[in-house]
Amino acid sequence: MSVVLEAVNLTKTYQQYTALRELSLSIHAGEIFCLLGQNGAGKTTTINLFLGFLEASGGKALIKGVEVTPNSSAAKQMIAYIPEVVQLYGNLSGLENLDFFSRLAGFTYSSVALAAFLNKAGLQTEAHNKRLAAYSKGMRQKVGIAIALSKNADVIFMDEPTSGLDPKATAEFTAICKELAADGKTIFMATHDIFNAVNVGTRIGIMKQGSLVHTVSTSGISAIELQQLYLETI
Ligand SMILES: Nc1ncnc2c1ncn2[C@@H]1O[C@H](COP(=O)(O)OP(=O)(O)OP(=O)(O)O)[C@@H](O)[C@H]1O
Repeated sequence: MSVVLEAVNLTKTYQQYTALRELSLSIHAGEIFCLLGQNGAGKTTTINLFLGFLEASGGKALIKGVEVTPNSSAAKQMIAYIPEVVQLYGNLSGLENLDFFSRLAGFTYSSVALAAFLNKAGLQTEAHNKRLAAYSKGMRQKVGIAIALSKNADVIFMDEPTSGLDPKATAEFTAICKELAADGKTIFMATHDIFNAVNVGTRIGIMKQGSLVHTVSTSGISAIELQQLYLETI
């Protein structure tokens, strides 16, 4: 399988402080990589470097072999980002938000095609034309996923995607992520949710103080074992 995301000695420093220290990592198409670590471990910094929101102090981040820099539109076209709280227009419907944001990214779709993206992201048809202000966090997240799909992003970055989701919404989210990965999308998420990480992830990384200390496959580890490893690491 092809490498989609790569970090090579990726480093971010703020004056004397090292937020990310020489991260080297390769992630393949169809993987769901979950990054765990305490507050301040460097998870968001890693995502922000891949997104080109931050400039690396050393090393590089690559998307499908294209180096990410704050000005690299070629790399940015291949990725989408779903923040912890998806920022959408409350007075527009899910369908209208999707139409607006996909146009902003340069894509124009028919309403049938827009509805298909929302369905693929798991948003029930009866919600498509309701105002966003009435959506739950899980529903907003589904619009975020639909936007990522409409942009034809190969890689979807997510920050704390299950925080604040109830168990049913978390289960729906997990199922959607697995479907996207089966379609060849690559997902990279920062999370504190060890149990969901084992459930949804193909591989887990554990960070401590800016360093990636462990990467483990979820096929050989239970949630209890991962929790044990996490607690021993941090
Ligand atoms: N602009 C900045 N200037 C100085 N230090 C910063 C800056 N941005 C982040 N940091 C520091 O870098 C470290 C890593 O932060 P980061 O947000 O990546 O952690 P995190 O693992 O995502 O934490 P959380 O789980 O709380 O989201 C933290 O100690 C943070 O205070």
